[in-house]
Amino acid sequence: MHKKKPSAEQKQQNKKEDSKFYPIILSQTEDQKTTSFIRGYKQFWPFLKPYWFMAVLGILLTIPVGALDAVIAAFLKPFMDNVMIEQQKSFADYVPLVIIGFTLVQGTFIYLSSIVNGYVGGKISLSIRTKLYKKLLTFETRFFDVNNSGSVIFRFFNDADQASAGLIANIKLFLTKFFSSVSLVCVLVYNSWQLTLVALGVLVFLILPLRIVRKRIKKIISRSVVGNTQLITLYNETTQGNRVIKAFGLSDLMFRQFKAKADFLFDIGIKLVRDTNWLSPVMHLVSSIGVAGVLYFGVQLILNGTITSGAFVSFLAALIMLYTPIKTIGNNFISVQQALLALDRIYELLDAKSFEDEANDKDKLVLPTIKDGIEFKDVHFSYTKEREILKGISFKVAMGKKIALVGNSGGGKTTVCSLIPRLYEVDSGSVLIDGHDVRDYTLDSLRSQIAVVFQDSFLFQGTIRHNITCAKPDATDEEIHEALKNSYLDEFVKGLPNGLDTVIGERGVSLSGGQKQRLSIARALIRNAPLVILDEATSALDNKSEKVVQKALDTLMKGRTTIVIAHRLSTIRDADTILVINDGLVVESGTHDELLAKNGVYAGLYMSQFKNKEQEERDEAELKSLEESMRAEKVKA
Ligand SMILES: Nc1ncnc2c1ncn2[C@@H]1O[C@H](COP(=O)(O)OP(=O)(O)OP(=O)(O)O)[C@@H](O)[C@H]1O
Repeated sequence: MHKKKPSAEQKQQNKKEDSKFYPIILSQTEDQKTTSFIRGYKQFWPFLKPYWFMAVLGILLTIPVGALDAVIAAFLKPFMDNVMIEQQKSFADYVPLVIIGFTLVQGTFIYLSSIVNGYVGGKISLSIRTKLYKKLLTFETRFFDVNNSGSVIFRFFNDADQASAGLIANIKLFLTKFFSSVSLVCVLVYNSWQLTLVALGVLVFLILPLRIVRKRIKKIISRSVVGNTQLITLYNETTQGNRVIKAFGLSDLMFRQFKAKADFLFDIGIKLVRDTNWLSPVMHLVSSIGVAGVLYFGVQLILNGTITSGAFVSFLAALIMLYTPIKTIGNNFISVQQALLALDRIYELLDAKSFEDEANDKDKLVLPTIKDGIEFKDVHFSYTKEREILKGISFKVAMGKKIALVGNSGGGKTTVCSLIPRLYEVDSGSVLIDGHDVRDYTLDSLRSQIAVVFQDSFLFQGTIRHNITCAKPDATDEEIHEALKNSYLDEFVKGLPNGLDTVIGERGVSLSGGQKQRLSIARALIRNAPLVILDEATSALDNKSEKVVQKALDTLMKGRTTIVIAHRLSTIRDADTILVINDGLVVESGTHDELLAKNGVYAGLYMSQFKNKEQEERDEAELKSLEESMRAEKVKA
């Protein structure tokens, strides 16, 4: 059965609905617009504008570079007529000198123009890259959920250079060739307008091949972008997941995945060559037809005395010079098309909407400090349109109180916490702080009031000091040591040869799981924020360290509003309110004692953990006594 195609209006509507869920998906390339030179250069202009003076200088320098080509061709006419035919020896002496002189001047201009163009190109690339990185920082969390690291790295790293280098090189090439072509055409017309018509007439045959290639290139390049991003993601996974790869013996699997992706890219590369590189031989053919036509008609014109032999040779030399860039136009055309597509992709990113855009922060309230507390009012939320995660969550946290979120795995506890610093926007309902919706506050002021210890305790490449001070750049060494002491890391750091300045590797790879978690607690401590969110902050710790860190967390929580997600219920018995969140709903709430008395979901959870613990302790005791009796038996024997 045939599926009915959606109408344009329907598509627009779907796009609108989708844009809430997927701000922008980098691997979707089928919607790319056509590459038009005019639109491309219009898009390029804002980046070029600040450097227009240098760009014009670069252009002025290219005029003589191009025009000097014609001088050599033009000199052939007097040379042929005066030296070869009239046998004037004196003329022959200075012509070679003049040609060398011109070439020296041309070389100097080429050098100067490359310096100027290199500067302009570099500056433009820098400003595109800076703008893109600023934009990347404003993308909301959802953007990073739906785009893999490869697409982000490829699009943000590669496209700036490709667009600026391709378009600058193209402008330079175009202008040099343009001025050289104009002057060469002058030489052609000067020598014979009839032959000029023949020589230029054949160029109309170039239009169709160029059009065909332009269409094909667009499709192939879009697929190659996707292939490249997949490969970069694989490289990322290979470095970041190298322990899992080794421990699970996944090298073969990874290699097969790599091979498939690399082969795909190879096939695309070959397809690009196959589908576009026929342009060069076609250009050769067209130019040969031009030369053949000129030779054929030129002889007639010489024979009937319309032009001299000198004029004919000069014409032929100018024509060959004019045709040379046309023969290589295929390669330039491909690189320009790539640059135009890269520019399209850049604009797609720059134009993408994000609620974190600074511009949206105008007219917003500044949250100086949280005074009253937080309230969730009938909050609904979904990551994808297929599944609602929070189905109407409501609760209140008064200032200075500790609230614990417990419940089934995947029930939505982390999601609830992500909505407070506005990592995501609610679908409906509201998250209020001091009576105002979090959307009414500037993001900076809102987030400065919150310290979060995430489940995965992400650490930056760099030193221990850097990982702490990133939360408070003006922190003194004393404050840093205080934070380390309170997170029970001070002894460990003191024992390191470089102390605070020890480099901990990417994602803190040289630290143990517990040390990573304690370092992220130290980072939260130094922030000294009135609201603390602890998303299973002690999950990577053993029983003993957990107790130690729990004490540190108690200091951190004192006098602050705290939201704690915990699986080990023993750690949150003292919470002012415990919310049991199952499948996106608050199914129970109250203090530990109230909930136990209720004998509901929480009581069930608690008892099962308690029983498990008791059982564990009993098993351990039994094992110990067994070991002891075996030892005693051995001694007896
Ligand atoms: N970025 C995301 N994109 C899509 N779905 C997500 C995303 N993050 C979480 N989910 C889904 O949302 C649901 C709630 O996840 P959440 O992390 O909030 O649960 P949780 O209660 O904190 O679980 P746990 O106790 O296991 O950490 C899960 O079903 C999860 O699959």
